[in-house]
Parts: sequence; C-alpha cells; structure tokens
Amino acid sequence: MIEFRSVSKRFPDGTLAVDDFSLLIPSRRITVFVGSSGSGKTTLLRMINRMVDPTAGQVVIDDTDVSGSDPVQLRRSIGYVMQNGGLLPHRRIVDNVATVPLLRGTSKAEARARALELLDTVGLDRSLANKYLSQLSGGQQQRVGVARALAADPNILLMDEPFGAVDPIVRVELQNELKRLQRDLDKTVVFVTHDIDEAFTLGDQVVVFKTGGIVAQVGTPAEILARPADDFVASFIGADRGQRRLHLEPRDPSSGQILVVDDTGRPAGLIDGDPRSSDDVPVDVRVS
Ligand SMILES: Nc1ncnc2c1ncn2[C@@H]1O[C@H](COP(=O)(O)OP(=O)(O)OP(=O)(O)O)[C@@H](O)[C@H]1O
Repeated sequence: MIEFRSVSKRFPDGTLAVDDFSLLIPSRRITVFVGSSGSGKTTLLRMINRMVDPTAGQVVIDDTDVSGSDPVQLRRSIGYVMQNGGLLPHRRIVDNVATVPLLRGTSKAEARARALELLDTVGLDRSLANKYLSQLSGGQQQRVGVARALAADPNILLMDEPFGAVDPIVRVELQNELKRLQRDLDKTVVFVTHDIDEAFTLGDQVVVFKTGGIVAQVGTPAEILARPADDFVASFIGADRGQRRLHLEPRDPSSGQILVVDDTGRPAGLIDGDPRSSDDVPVDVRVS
C-alpha cells in the first residue's frame, strides 16, 4: 500500500503544486489520477519514487517512509513509464529494456534474456529486439516503455500519461493490454491522465483533482459516475452535458449493492448502498 500523509509541495519559485494531500493507494490495483492540467498529478506521482520530495508530510510505502530510502535505489525498484518514454534512441530495443537490470548488476546475457521475455509479455515480437526506436510505431514504442519499466520486476508501476501520444485505436489496445498485464502480474499501478474515459476504463480507484492537488472526489468509476461529488466533478465527467446517462438498478437487497447501467443496458459497475435510502442520491443520473 502507498500512503500520502498530509503532503504538500511548494516549488522554489513559490508555486504551491500540492496542498495537504492525503490518500491510500491499495496494492495490486490500478489507481488513476485524473484532472485538469496543472492540478498536481505528476508532482504527486513523482513523490512516490522521490523524483520530487514533499515540502511537508510523508509518502509511505508498506509502512516505510520513502524519505529514508536512497533515491537512486528507490527509483530503480519502481517502474516508471512516461509519455514519449525516456527511451534511448541510439540504443537497440533490447538494450533499452535491459537498462535497469544492467545498472543493478545483472549479467549482460541474463539481462538480455529477460528483456526478450519482457517483449513477449508486452505483446511485441522478438524480431524487434535489435531495431532502434525510430523504426517502431508510437504504440510499439509505448510497449517498449512498459517492458523497460517492468524489467526490474517492480511491485509498483508509475505511469504518467503513457498513452497520450498514440492514436485512439492504439490507445484502447494499450489500455486493454495494461489491464491484462495488471491482472497477470499483480502490480500496484498509479496512472496519470487528462482523459476521464481512460480513467474510468482503467481505474479500480479514480481520484479526480482540482487545481492545487485538491481532491474533488475519490471512488470507483461507478461511484463517481452515479454520484458526482459536486458540480466540478459533474462537469469534468460530462454529466452536465448529458453525455453520460446512467441509471441505478437495485440488485438483490441482501447484497447491499446496486448495479449502474448505461443507456444500452450495459453494466458500468457496482456501487454499495441503497440509492433510495438517501435524499441526495438520484435514482436516475445523467452521466454519459
Ligand atoms: N519544477 C517546478 N517548479 C515550479 N513549478 C512547478 C514545477 N513543476 C510543476 N510545477 C507547477 O506545479 C503545478 C502542478 O504541476 P504538475 O505537473 O504536477 O500538474 P499536472 O496535474 O501533472 O499537470 P499536467 O496534466 O499538465 O501534466 C503547476 O502549476 C506547475 O506549473
């Protein structure tokens, strides 16, 4: 589990990027940070591997405050994927994937063998191993970024807008692939995006941010869709434009769960509780 405890970040130029932020990130799930530009998502993500240190508060991973960890060791033990991925254009794909294991002292032969396995894991043909980045498509490049992040077999994978630069069809493929990988490999994934649909597709837990690292709402996609916390969230998820039209269908009362379904009757998720037991919960919700 990753825990942010009353974390703030003021940059040297005076910008308060994050103000008193607290959150629990469950292990082996995908948590998505979504919000408008400049709301502090990347700053928070980078606090997990100490690319950024908070000016107040603590970030704790499995009961250990990261401020006591060596930043270089920590960074090598946590996978990190970013948009246009930090890959080295002058090195072959296989060598890019093997970077961290080599830095950690794994033999060249072993690191290469592992890199080839990882190409399989992320759905890339091994024939690409000796090519260079410029010879790959955008989607393939992002897969290499994911393979590289997985190379040290980290428990935690941080992903900062990793699919932002690829076309919508490839983006959906990559999202599906990530969900499969998470199920197979059981990693704790923290994923940053601007795209609310991507957040709802991927997230077990979704955190909607306002400017200043302020949390507008935390919940499962179904909870947020069915009960936007305020006008900001409603507007962000498109509820105010009537784009999302979901409604709640109570299930077996003993289960205490309610099914959220869209206009076509397709289930969008489950939420806990009885919608009719609370005045502020609409039984018919316009959400997309
Ligand atoms: N090194 C820095 N020095 C000063 N201000 C910074 C620095 N890094 C980020 N900021 C500011 O902190 C705020 C939060 O930035 P951050 O990159 O965390 O937001 P974000 O939600 O990830 O935005 P985006 O979605 O555009 O990437 C912004 O106002 C940004 O300008």
